[in-house]
This record gives sequence, structure tokens and C-alpha cells, in this order.
Amino acid sequence: MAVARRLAVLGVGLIGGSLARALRRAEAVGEIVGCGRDPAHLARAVELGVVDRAETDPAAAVAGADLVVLAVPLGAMRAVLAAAAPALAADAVVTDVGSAKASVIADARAVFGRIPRWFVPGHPIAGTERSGVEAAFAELFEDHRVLLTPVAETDPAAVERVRRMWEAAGAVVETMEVAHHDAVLAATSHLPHMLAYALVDALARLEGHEEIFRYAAGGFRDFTRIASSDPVMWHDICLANREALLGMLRRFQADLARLADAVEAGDGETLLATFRRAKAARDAHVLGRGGG
Ligand SMILES: NC(=O)C1=CN([C@@H]2O[C@H](COP(=O)(O)OP(=O)(O)OC[C@H]3O[C@@H](n4cnc5c(N)ncnc54)[C@H](O)[C@@H]3O)[C@@H](O)[C@H]2O)C=CC1
Ligand SMILES: O=C(O)C(=O)Cc1ccc(O)cc1
Repeated sequence: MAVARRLAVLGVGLIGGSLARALRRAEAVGEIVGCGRDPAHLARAVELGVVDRAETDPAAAVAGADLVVLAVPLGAMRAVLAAAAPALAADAVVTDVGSAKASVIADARAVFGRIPRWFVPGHPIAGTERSGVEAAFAELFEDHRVLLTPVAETDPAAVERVRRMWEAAGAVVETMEVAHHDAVLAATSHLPHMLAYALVDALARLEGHEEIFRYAAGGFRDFTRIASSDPVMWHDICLANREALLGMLRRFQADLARLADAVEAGDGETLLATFRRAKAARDAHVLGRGGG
């Protein structure tokens, strides 16, 4: 089913590239125009067949497009949207894929002086620790959730178009209130990334860290995979979702301090109770066992 005549993807990396691949595979779009800063990366995106045509100027990329996806790091959203704004077609629907939503909405308000009715904030809850167009694949969003966070000004017809786009890419779309989205993602995604980065950094700064990493077991690899994620992207997410993330970090600090106290005091009961609670919660909610 066609979702766009011409799709413009601003930022042809892991997410923009995967979306382009998925929509092409579904034969859901006519032409796909990619936009980025680096001509070499763009040439590669064309060579790989991810986009049909590439532009380094966002205005040139969105000209004549009826669907525009902003897929740049959060810190670049405002500048890219501002550069594209003068060339947006009257019938264009614009959406984004940023990992935090209030900041992108503030960016749209800053660029247009209000939240445009055709702007639909969105976030695919799917990704990997890799980045760049080489890492993009069409199946990335299959059976994964995409959260759309429309505001009072958003046109329901625009939300519907973006919903159809993600469904064509194989995703399951839900809507969520903006602040709630940012609070939930701070807990489930942003905090875990901070913990993985902090753990690897702490160990990497220990004397003899080569030996420590050499003997790291599977659990360490599982827990720290996401510390290989792009530092600039995560710098941007932390700063864009500061308040919600800080709340989770402070809460976690207090819980970790309680665990340290239990270790210091030899308080096995507290340790066992914590581990049992965590195992039951993970088995139920993450593994889907035990009625989660
Ligand atoms: N990586 C992930 O797992 C997920 C990322 N996101 C969000 O998706 C967005 C993109 O992330 P990825 O695709 O992972 O990053 P990426 O690094 O793979 O791709 C970003 C692309 O944007 C381009 N870019 C950066 N600054 C630019 C600028 N000023 N002007 C034009 N192009 C620019 C880069 O050259 C690159 O091609 C971010 O906002 C991120 O928060 C959302 C869900 C998952
Ligand atoms: O690699 C992983 O496991 C991720 O958690 C990917 C991811 C990164 C950022 C998002 O906003 C959503 C998903």
C-alpha cells in the first residue's frame, strides 16, 4: 500500500536507512530522497539502494516530498528542520524518530513559532548499538513498537499517515502522551544505557583492565552491548531528556547504595530479597513467563 509519493529521509543512518529499506521492500513509497552532511556516506546509501537520490541540503531534499522523516541525532533536529522548513510542500507530513520527544516538539515550536498540525513526533522502540547506513536493515522494525506522541495541535489525519508508514515497515504503532513517553523511556532505555557506559568506563579505568576484560563472561557482554552505541547520539539523548533521566539516575543511585550497605553489613536477607524480586519481575515482564 502506498504511503508516500516521495519520501525524504533526513539522516540516512541506522534508523533512517532501515526505514527506507523497509518501505522500499514493502513497495510503500515511490521515490526515496536521502539527506545527510557527508557526500561519501550519501553516495554509499545510493550505491546500497537505500535511497534513490541524495542531497546535502535539507531544503533540496524535502522539495516535492509528501512525507518527511527526520532521523538525525536529537542535537541536530532543530537545525535540520529549520533548513528544510522553507521548502516543505503544503501537503507534506513531517515526523521524526528521536529517542526523546519533548525536546523535538520544542524544536518544532522554535522553528515554526507553533507546533505545526502536520508534525507528528514519533519514536521507534527498535535499534541496535550500531550506527550508519551500512548497519541499516529492512527487518529492524518488524513486530517492534513505535510510539507516536501527538499534541493537541496535531492533525489526526497526519497521525494516521505516519501510523500507516510504520505499519508498512512492519511495526506496531501506539500513541502516548509526550511527558509520559519521556519518563518511560528514561527508565527503560536511557538509564540502562547510562549504566552500561558507566560500568564499562569504570572497569576500563581500573589498573589491569586488559586482564579484567579478557576474563569477562557472557553476562558482562550481554549487559554492556549497548555501551558500544554512538556516543554523540547518547550525549544528545541525555541532554534532551535531562529531567526524567536525572530522576531515574538518582533513584537508582539510592537503590545501589542500599545494595552496597547490604554487602557491607553482610545482610544476606536484603540481597536475596532484592535478587528474588528482580528475577521474578524479569521472568514475568521481559521473558513473558509467569503471567507478565
Ligand atoms: N540507534 C538506535 O538504536 C535508535 C535511534 N533512534 C533515534 O534515531 C535518530 C538517528 O539515530 P541513528 O540512525 O542510530 O544514528 P546514525 O548515526 O546511524 O544516523 C544519523 C544520521 O544523521 C546524519 N546527521 C547527523 N547530523 C546531521 C546534520 N546536522 N545534518 C544532516 N545529517 C546529519 C548522520 O550523518 C547520519 O547519517 C536519533 O535521533 C536517535 O535518537 C531511535 C530509535 C533507536
Ligand atoms: O540496542 C538496543 O538494544 C537499544 O536499546 C536500541 C535503542 C536505542 C535508542 C532508542 O531510542 C531505542 C532503541
